[in-house]
Amino acid sequence: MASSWQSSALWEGTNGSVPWQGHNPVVEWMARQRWYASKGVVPSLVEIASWEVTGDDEHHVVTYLLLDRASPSPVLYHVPLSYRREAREDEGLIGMVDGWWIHDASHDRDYVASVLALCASGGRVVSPTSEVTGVPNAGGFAVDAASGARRSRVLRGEQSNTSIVVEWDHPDSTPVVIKLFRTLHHGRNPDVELQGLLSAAQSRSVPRALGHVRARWPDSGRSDRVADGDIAVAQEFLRGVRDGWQVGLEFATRDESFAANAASLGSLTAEVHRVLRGEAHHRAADDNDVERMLGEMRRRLELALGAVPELGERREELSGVIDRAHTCRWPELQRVHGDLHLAQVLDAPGRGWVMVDFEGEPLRPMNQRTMLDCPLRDVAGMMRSFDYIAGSLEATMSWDASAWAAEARESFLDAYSASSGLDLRQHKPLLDAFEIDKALYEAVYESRNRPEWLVIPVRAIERILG
Ligand SMILES: Nc1ncnc2c1ncn2[C@@H]1O[C@H](COP(=O)(O)OP(=O)(O)O)[C@@H](O)[C@H]1O
Ligand SMILES: O=P(O)(O)O[C@H]1O[C@H](CO)[C@@H](O[C@H]2O[C@H](CO)[C@@H](O)[C@H](O)[C@H]2O)[C@H](O)[C@H]1O
Repeated sequence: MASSWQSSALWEGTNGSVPWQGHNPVVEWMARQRWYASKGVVPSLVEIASWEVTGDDEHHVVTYLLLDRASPSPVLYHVPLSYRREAREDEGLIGMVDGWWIHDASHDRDYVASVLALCASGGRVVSPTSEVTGVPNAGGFAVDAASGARRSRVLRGEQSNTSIVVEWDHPDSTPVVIKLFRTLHHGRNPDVELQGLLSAAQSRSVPRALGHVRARWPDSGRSDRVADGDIAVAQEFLRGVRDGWQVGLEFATRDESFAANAASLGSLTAEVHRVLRGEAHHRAADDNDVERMLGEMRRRLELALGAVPELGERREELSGVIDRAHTCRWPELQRVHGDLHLAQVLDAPGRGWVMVDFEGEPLRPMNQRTMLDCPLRDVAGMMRSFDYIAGSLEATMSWDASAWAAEARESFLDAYSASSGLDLRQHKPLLDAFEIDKALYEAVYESRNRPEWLVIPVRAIERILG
């Protein structure tokens, strides 16, 4: 929406505004972001909603919800921008339009303060196109959001979203990490929902939840023409953590056994599953559930065959692994992590392993990610991740860490079975199907995001098929 201080609309708007005709730096910047899903195309944006977060003569912060029509199925992006009269190189500078320097607002102190206040204390922001509500987490922890003494920084690294760490001057105050969901969907985001359930149950397996922000925006595809979804979440930031990928890689390159850590991760996964069974619905899998999940696996197989034609030669064998899962005994269905891998577990000093990022696989439709699921999906995710360490060492250093990975896998399976009471050895064919399914997902993911790593899941598929 073009407001009085901003004479040109940056994109096509619902109010018929004429978009900026010149070079649009925001579009180019978006196309380069890791969170931009349609790699290699120019975003074609329509503004669905916007609200002004803060503003004065020299500085405005506006959050935009932008629908990108450049991909086969449109994606709605969450894009907060700050406008300044002066450029600030260290504040996510994007470029200039119409006399205003535009920045990525995740680097903007006032923007971060407003999101933090919504998560910590609640509140509502209403605009002609949206309604935004802060929801503090009952039983979480408290921060003094009004205190101005804080620093914030955007986390670097490969992320599907954008995380901002807020630190306080007082050493006893709990630092916070705010995650801005970049791709928005109607309905609860499982990261908010599951992390909130675990945190409310006082589980030590996840960081404590502070709160979240949800929004309502126009959606012409829905019968009530309104969508309602989560746009940000905040939790305690654990200082000095190292993620399981970094730790595992170091152990593997030293050829040091990872068995004890893998056993702890098996117990952690069983514990998270146990709490989620207690806090959310669970039930026996019926024929419809099995058909639905196998149908999803077959669709993912087709997608992978399209993205990675070299897998075509193994089509029959891949289908066979999925078909065999039909006759297996399935464990009870429940809510699960959904994209469990070594970068989603953090080794926190004095606390041990904790699990983060319950959003599920970014390439999987959101309605599937919020359904009851099979706990073997998470087990298969970790199996693949130990194997990924070996695969990456093989690909980059021609180093054979297959025995290292095999020991870690066995150790994880034993500990999970012992802690959960679910004997995974009895479920081998079903676990094989989930592992193949995950490797096919990875092949699509790598072909889109890291083509140089495509070899890792492809070689793994060859190995699993024998
Ligand atoms: N509570 C936390 N404390 C410390 N670091 C965290 C915390 N949550 C996330 N991180 C770090 O941020 C990274 C990205 O977070 P994640 O939730 O996985 O984001 P995304 O959904 O964008 O992948 C994690 O791998 C971890 O290194
Ligand atoms: O962005 P997310 O963390 O939600 O997950 C996606 O990206 C992951 C890579 O960053 C990808 O994980 C794959 O690579 C990992 C090593 O970088 C490896 O540990 C995982 O086992 C492997 O699946 C994940 O699949 C994808 O959803």
